[in-house]
Amino acid sequence: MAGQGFFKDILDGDVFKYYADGEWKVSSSGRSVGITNPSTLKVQYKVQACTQEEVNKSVESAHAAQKIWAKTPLWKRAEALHRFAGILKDQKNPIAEALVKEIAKPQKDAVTEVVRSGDLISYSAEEGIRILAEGKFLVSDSFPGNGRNKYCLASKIPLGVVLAIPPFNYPVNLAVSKIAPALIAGNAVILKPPTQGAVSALHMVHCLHMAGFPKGLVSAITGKGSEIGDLMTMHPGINCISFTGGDTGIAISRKAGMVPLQMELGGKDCCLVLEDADLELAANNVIKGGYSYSGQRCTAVKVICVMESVAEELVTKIVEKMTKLKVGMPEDNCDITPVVSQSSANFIQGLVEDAKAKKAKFHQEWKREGNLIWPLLIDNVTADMRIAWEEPFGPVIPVIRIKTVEEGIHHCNANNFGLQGCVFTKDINKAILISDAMESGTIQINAAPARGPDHFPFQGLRDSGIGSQGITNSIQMMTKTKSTVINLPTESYTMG
Ligand SMILES: NC(=O)C1=CN([C@@H]2O[C@H](COP(=O)(O)OP(=O)(O)OC[C@H]3O[C@@H](n4cnc5c(N)ncnc54)[C@H](OP(=O)(O)O)[C@@H]3O)[C@@H](O)[C@H]2O)C=CC1
Ligand SMILES: O=C(O)[C@H](O)COP(=O)(O)O
Repeated sequence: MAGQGFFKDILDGDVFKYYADGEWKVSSSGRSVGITNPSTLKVQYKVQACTQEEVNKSVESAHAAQKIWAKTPLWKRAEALHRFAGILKDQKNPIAEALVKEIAKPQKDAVTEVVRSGDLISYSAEEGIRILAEGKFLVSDSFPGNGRNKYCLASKIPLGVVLAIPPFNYPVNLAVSKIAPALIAGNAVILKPPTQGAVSALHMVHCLHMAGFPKGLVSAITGKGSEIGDLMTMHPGINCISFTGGDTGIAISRKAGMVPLQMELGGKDCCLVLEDADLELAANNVIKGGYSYSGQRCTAVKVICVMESVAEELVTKIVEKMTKLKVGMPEDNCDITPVVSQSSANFIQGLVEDAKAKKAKFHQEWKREGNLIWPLLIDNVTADMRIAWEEPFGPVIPVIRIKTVEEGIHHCNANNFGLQGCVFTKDINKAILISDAMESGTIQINAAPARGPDHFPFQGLRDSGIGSQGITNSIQMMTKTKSTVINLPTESYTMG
């Protein structure tokens, strides 16, 4: 049960506490935020609605703790992260239960998210030791007009306080994908968990607490993003914002001050299927890459552009495999579970109704019970339909039949997103040329889009993001460069 046993300190009555100054606390607001279970549509958990004062205090404490942490040897920072990773993996089951209840993530996927997060933390620790141990040594005479009388020592130093804002669909993994790189780089972290996903995130933070980090180094401030989000993203004490989510990120980018931004936003990941594709492979990847977690992944297949000569065969294979998808509750490890909220389900329904009104071909009947939406493959989609362009974040995939590869590339590049895409073909040369032409952060060849494994660079172009995630790139972007120049009295050349 959430908030029991190992986690008993994080619950106050029926409201989960927030975490600051190394302690679990009750907000002075006296208010809480309910978290609705997407499966039951009933309030499952409550978290504190923190105040502006509590935000300010946590930022202040973070700066104080960061000064101590920045003077902690790299190997000690890594040791603390390894402890954190071990505790997290030991506690995978109760954390997975919270994921099941608050975001309807299938049980098996929930456990996988926690274990994957532990691995991400450990990898960050080791990668940080390697890349942060190296600086740069420059001599002046490499620039015209200079003799060798200046040595420059350049090193990577922490930014200060990193604001980490993950989305609902990976509230543990996309939190630690920000927290672990930030910490190994010597920063402090303020975590603003997604409201739906907050309890899973707070359980993860308790594992961090038990690993023994300096008090105040990490805080977890709960409350609706719409209420306290701007307070945090525009706070003068924040030195970096790492955000994953939807269009909210674009708004934040416009409001944030002079701070480095790491933005991972939405996607309309295009699956391009060529005439020589292995159609069985393509169909299997559409099923796994398009419908897992009910399509609520930024990297899900969001539109299929298939050459019309093979379209019928591909669609037949996909439709047949869709009949094997289990639809139901996350506790039963179903493949298709309720989407995260009624508003999300309504949005998806709107896209489907628009496609229907514009004469798209449906291979299944539309069916919805509460937030549970049965998977759909919507065929003969045309550019006038919303679903050709918008991100459903649900178990519905449009199929556009194309006459030329260029049509598919054009469709991929014509929307504002540029997260990921994939191409199925046996011709690797053609695949490389198509990958080069598709204006997305990552193109998968003969597999569905995916962020993992978590050490791969992961970036969105255009409205899909700013900067790059993936462990190494996250560590790099959560540091800045400091130069120390030694001025010698005369030129000096080290002799052999
Ligand atoms: N590129 C990627 O890796 C990913 C992209 N996404 C995209 O995110 C969307 C779905 O995720 P979802 O969580 O709903 O995204 P949202 O953008 O609604 O929320 C993301 C996070 O931002 C917080 N937030 C909301 N308003 C503000 C604000 N004004 N200031 C600061 N923070 C705020 C939310 O808190 P609260 O919950 O309290 O509102 C949540 O923690 C989809 O578009 C999906 O494509 C999702 C996952 C990964
Ligand atoms: O936010 C998301 O949807 C994740 O970045 C997807 O991660 P995955 O592709 O590894 O499931």
